[in-house]
Amino acid sequence: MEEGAELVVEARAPGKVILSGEHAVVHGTAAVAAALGLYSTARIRHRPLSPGTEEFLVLELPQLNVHVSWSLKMIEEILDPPSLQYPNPLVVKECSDLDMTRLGSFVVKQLSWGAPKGTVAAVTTFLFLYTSILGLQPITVRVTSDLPVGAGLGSSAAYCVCLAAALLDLAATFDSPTEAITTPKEQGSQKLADTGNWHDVDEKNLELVNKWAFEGERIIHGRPSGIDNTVSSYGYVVRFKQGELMRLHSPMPLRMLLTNTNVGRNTKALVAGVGERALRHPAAMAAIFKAIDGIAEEVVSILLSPSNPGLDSDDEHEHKDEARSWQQLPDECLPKSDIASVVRTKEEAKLEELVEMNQGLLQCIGVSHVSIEAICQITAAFKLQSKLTGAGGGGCVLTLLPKQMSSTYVEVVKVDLEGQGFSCFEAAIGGHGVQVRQELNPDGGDE
Ligand SMILES: Nc1ncnc2c1ncn2[C@@H]1O[C@H](COP(=O)(O)OP(=O)(O)O)[C@@H](O)[C@H]1O
Ligand SMILES: C[C@@](O)(CCOP(=O)(O)O)CC(=O)O
Ligand SMILES: [Mg+2]
Repeated sequence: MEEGAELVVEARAPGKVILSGEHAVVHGTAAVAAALGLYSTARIRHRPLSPGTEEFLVLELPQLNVHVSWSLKMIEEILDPPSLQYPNPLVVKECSDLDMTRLGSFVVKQLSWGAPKGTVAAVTTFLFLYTSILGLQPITVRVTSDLPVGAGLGSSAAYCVCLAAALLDLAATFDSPTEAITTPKEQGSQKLADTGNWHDVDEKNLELVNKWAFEGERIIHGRPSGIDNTVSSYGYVVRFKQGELMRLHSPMPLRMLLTNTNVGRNTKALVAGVGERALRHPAAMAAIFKAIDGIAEEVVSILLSPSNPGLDSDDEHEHKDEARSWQQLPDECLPKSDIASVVRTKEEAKLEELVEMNQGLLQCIGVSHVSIEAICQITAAFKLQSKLTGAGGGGCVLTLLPKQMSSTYVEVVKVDLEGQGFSCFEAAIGGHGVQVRQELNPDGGDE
């Protein structure tokens, strides 16, 4: 790379929804999750400097109000020199307790007094991935996200996956033993368009990205199952059990409404709380985990059922009638029962029942919240089933929407939920996983 030129590497990784099996999956049972069409993006800029110029590492995390800049000399002095001198992107290592303490106390001193634990964890995770994958290189890193942070949609995993992928792609450019994970070099000079030039990551490198991201999740979560980083890396819909991934090529279109309780919570504390309850009541909790496992496995078989998707022709007529009658009614006359009677396929009805059961069991293990229960009650009045997704304790709730439910009806449900102060959104479900792109600016960047 010529002096003065700037290389920009970007990676984006999706958030996720867990359809079934959160928390229990940490204890070895099956869970089903799908990628969400909302992304976290890591953008790394690297510009070689003339010899003798002081080099810096800059980290910007605008969602956490973090903007820090360190001279590389300072990082080299404070952190463990041997591991910094020999970063190896191909050998995934754990962040040892010693490294965690060393990095953590460095970060606490660097951030403003009283920085939240989540902010300390995010910066510590970054420094671990940076030093282990890339070593001391002068770069500017900025991570942005469409995802709400700490709301159960896997922002922590998306953060780790996009960082790991961008660092690995850059490491490959620095003549390391890795191959560039996606981006053909000759395409490096193309201008990054907001929507274009993204490359999928090949299978071998996906595994590497996923393993590094898992080590990052361990710093943020304490005891992650690995489902979030796996679905963020691989995308689509997955069944996950004891570290094993099964991709589900489901013919069933998944449609759901997501509602944010806007109640903040922290996955690490919730996972630890479930672990403690399991220690206090081992037999009862094991039975609940087993029941959740059964639910997740049934969800898998419904999603894979060949009789999916669709309605027979009578059902379609019924749907058209429903839409027509709604056109004729003024808003205030739309009875809840009209929405409740929207037709479902057999599979949809089964999934709804499983969602209801899963939510009941999540309440039993202590991760529901009054705001979550309120959402479940509001949607139940429309005969729609909801459950928390992710760690619970607040965060987001998913509501299954029958395929035949008109968007006008969905708006009616949203009005009730938003009237109680919740925020609703629909997002694409089951899209691609992590992607990478590069750009070379021969005259340097202008940022
Ligand atoms: N865009 C981001 N920038 C910086 N840190 C992030 C970002 N997204 C997630 N994180 C990290 O993940 C933590 C939230 O993770 P978690 O409690 O697991 O909730 P969730 O994964 O459901 O959003 C944050 O406190 C922070 O450490
Ligand atoms: C509760 C859990 O099952 C999912 C946590 O998801 P999130 O961080 O709340 O998005 C934990 C895990 O599987 O690692
Ligand atoms: Mg998380």
